[in-house]
Amino acid sequence: MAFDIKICGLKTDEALQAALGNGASHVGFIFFAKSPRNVSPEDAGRLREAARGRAKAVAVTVDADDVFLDKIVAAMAPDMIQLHGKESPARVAEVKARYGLPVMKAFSIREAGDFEAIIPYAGVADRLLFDAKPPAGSELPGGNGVSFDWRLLAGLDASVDYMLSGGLNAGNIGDAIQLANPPGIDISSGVESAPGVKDAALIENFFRAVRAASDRSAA
Ligand SMILES: O=C(O)c1ccccc1NCC(=O)[C@H](O)[C@H](O)COP(=O)(O)O
Repeated sequence: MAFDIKICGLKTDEALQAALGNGASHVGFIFFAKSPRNVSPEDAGRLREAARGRAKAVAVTVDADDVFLDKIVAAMAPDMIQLHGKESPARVAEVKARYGLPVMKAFSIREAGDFEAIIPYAGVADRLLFDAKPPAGSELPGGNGVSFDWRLLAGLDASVDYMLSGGLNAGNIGDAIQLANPPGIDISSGVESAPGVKDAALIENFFRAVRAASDRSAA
């Protein structure tokens, strides 16, 4: 595949194997107590061992302090840290320097003006992740299964390295690829049978749809 694929919110060996077996480039582990995908650093450490050398293990955190990040990094040695809260550019730089790891900073998108928020992170974050703004009342900054208008990505400088996320699934990934041709895609609830419950068949279907869309865009 010409782009990266991150399966996020993994909690079980079965789901991890489905992601790896289908060719995920990144596997994400959520450290956020309110999420149905929350895992302990110890469980993530055990799971990430199976991914070593096959996919990058991403630790997903929300405004985590150094004490919690120290614990996560010690327990699972992630390949990348995803900051999915309101972390400032200075905090992103601090996290990068403290752990010597690449950082992916998430941004909530609803309208074109939301992309202005990325400007101060240029040269600081290693990669960006564009997710939809959470619906009113949601306690989760991500993993809400809602999309933003992918046509907004057309206005983005081609040099911006990002992952597209938010409400992707086997039914809409073809349109997303056709409209945005993103350098990476990220999915969580679209491959779940219930909140936090990954489904191996849905993961496989998703990869099948991605491959079909890639073949169409290459033709
Ligand atoms: O997925 C969560 O529960 C979550 C909780 C707190 C912060 C981030 C979270 N997810 C981050 C991701 O990278 C998700 O894959 C992304 O938001 C897309 O989710 P979905 O719309 O369900 O595909």
